[in-house]
Amino acid sequence: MGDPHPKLHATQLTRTFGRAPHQVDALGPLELSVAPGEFVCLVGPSGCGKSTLLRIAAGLLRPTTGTLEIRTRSLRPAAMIFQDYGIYDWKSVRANVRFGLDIQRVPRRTANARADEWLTRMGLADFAHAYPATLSGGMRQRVAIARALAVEPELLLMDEPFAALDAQLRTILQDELLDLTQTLHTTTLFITHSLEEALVLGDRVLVMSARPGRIIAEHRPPFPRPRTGDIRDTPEFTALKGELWELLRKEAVPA
Ligand SMILES: Nc1ncnc2c1ncn2[C@@H]1O[C@H](COP(=O)(O)OP(=O)(O)OP(=O)(O)O)[C@@H](O)[C@H]1O
Repeated sequence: MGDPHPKLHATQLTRTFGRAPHQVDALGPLELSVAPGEFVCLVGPSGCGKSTLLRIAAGLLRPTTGTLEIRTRSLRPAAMIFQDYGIYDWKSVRANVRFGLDIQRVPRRTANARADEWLTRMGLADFAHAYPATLSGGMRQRVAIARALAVEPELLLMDEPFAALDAQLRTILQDELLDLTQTLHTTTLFITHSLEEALVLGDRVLVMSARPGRIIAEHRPPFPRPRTGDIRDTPEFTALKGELWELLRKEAVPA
């Protein structure tokens, strides 16, 4: 907070769905700033409006009141990664990774080269010509990450990207994402149900209240960067996880 030029800035943001008497107050009022290069994780009870916030940030949904501004300097402002991968089954792996570059009208040869670079980085070089249906869940999610990062977005929006994966794969992809974002300094807003994931990845962890979601706590995990997944084994990590869990539990099961 307090950055004079945040990459993302939301003020008095609210979103309701439907009309009275069936109106659902899904979100806010909510204030949020994400500084350039910052990795912010949002955790909160189910249905508190996390996806709604991310969809507003991605321009897929309008706020009911308030504003959410994204300040970018290029034509490739934001990329979004969902938990269900969002990749196209009828396109080859390479064409999926190239997708955003094609939209930006990057010349084919350059786009193929950049896609191949990302496939190599994500351990998928041998699968460039395969179709997503033949890949495992973890590989499909790597394709989605490669596709989002290939456009070098100024802002990466991730909605529970690893939720559908088993625990081991999830840990591996968390570590890969940690490595990538620390190298690229991509500004990231990341939604998760997993406190562990939030503490490993985040510069800041924001805890949301039950619906309508507001930010009720902010933690800065005290683990210096560059960090690795080994911080999971430290006593500080366990203590902070316990502290945040207490907060979340109160929200998930209101007194
Ligand atoms: N298009 C919609 N129409 C009506 N209600 C909606 C719509 N989208 C979301 N909601 C409601 O808004 C609330 C917030 O939903 P949202 O999906 O943002 O929560 P969430 O925190 O992402 O949930 P989860 O953690 O379970 O994925 C929920 O009560 C949901 O039912």
